Amino acid sequence: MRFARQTVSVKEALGKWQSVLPSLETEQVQIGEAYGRILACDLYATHDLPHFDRSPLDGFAVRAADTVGASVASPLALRVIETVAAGQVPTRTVTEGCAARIMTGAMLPEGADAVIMFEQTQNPGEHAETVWIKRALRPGENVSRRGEEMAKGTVIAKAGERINAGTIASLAAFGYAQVDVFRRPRVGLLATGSELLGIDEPLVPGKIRNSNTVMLTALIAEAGGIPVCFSGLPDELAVAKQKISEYMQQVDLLISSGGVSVGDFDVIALLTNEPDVELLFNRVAMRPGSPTTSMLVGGKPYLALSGNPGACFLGFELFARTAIRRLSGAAEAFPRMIRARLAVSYEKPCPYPRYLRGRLLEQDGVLLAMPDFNEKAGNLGTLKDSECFIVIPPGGSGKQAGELVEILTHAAPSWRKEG
Ligand SMILES: Nc1nc2c(c(=O)[nH]1)N[C@H]1C(S)=C(S)[C@@H](COP(=O)(O)OP(=O)(O)OC[C@H]3O[C@@H](n4cnc5c(N)ncnc54)[C@H](O)[C@@H]3O)O[C@H]1N2
Ligand code: MOO
Ligand SMILES: [Mg+2]
Repeated sequence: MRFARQTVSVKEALGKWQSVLPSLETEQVQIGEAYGRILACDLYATHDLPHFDRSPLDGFAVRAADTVGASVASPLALRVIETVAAGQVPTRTVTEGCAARIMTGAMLPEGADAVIMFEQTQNPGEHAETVWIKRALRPGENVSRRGEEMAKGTVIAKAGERINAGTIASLAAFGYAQVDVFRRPRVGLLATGSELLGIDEPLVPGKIRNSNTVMLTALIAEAGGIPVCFSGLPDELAVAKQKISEYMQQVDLLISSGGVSVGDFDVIALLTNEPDVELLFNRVAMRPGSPTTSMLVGGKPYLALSGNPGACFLGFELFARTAIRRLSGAAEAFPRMIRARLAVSYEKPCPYPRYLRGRLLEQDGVLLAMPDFNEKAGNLGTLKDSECFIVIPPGGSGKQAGELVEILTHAAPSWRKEG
């Protein structure tokens, strides 16, 4: 036995892992660069929204009192005193018997308290001096009041929120040309294994092409990190240790694939005996990826994922994505679990919770989870089709079709429950 392994649950492992991850420093970015970043401070409405009473329609600004009794059968005449376009400030007050022609988004003139749309008037032509109102309006009808959407000082977005297109629209509306966000984490990446070939190398017996490095590069970038690729590790412990320490200096988080199990050349496992290494966990109660290991090397977080592509993928979603989000300052680092009904029975028993890759389907308003069945940890052909992990609890005889199962989503952010 090279070293003892104590099994921890996914929840415990995530708890330990998250507790050692700091939020990175903040920086200021232009709004055009802010998409996908995590806000570093709460932002407030800098003014009422809208900041003036305005018309939501093209029509006429009127005094509701002047429209009493108006109908299609007996329209009432009002004198048109000016035209107010969006962006203009009205120059005239609407007094008894008068109306101002007004465009959508334009400022409501003094005196007016309602707007009637062109379609409900007669003779609404551009230069008409008189317009006939075909229905009565209530005071306030068709008026967007100052501050009706948001009062000045309202929180528009909170620290820890991911900036999406909607956030950007709010920031723009309130004049935030720059925002404070957390720095994007630099995530180092390396693959171990002397069986690995470059992607452009011809196959030779016993060797395979390195698919994990490029897969992880894509996943890191997608999660908001900056991937930094390093060369692989030698099997020799002293050299491997020195390399890892070197790489660690350059990044906020280091991820490797392979070498975490008990094989003769699985060098990562041996690292945990080194002096400035603090082991967090090296066996997690999950399938695939049970040998997933994490540690602090010189105080910095290091995640060693299994080399098996399927296990590497799951390990990334559970631990690396969470780490990148935590380092990026996200308030909610772990995607919430949702529940769905299992589309077909899965009866294979397992001593650990099994995270089956799968897809989500909707049938008659019911969310169904369809397992992949291509479940060997070394298989990679269906990784591209995976949009969730279906959690089959340990023991027993799996789950029957129609039973509720926990789902960890990853490729379909719209499924993630917010708030
Ligand atoms: N005696 C035992 N053997 C194994 C155990 C065990 O408990 N006892 N656990 C198995 C489990 S579970 C897993 S998962 C793997 C973990 O393997 P490692 O993390 O040590 O990874 P490697 O040995 O380096 O490689 C495993 C597998 O993956 C392929 N691989 C590795 N790197 C890449 C890459 N960059 N791209 C594509 N494929 C890669 C590698 O060729 C191997 O086939 O250990 C089991 N063994
Ligand atoms: O943890 Mo391993 O990936 O189950 O085969
Ligand atoms: Mg191995």
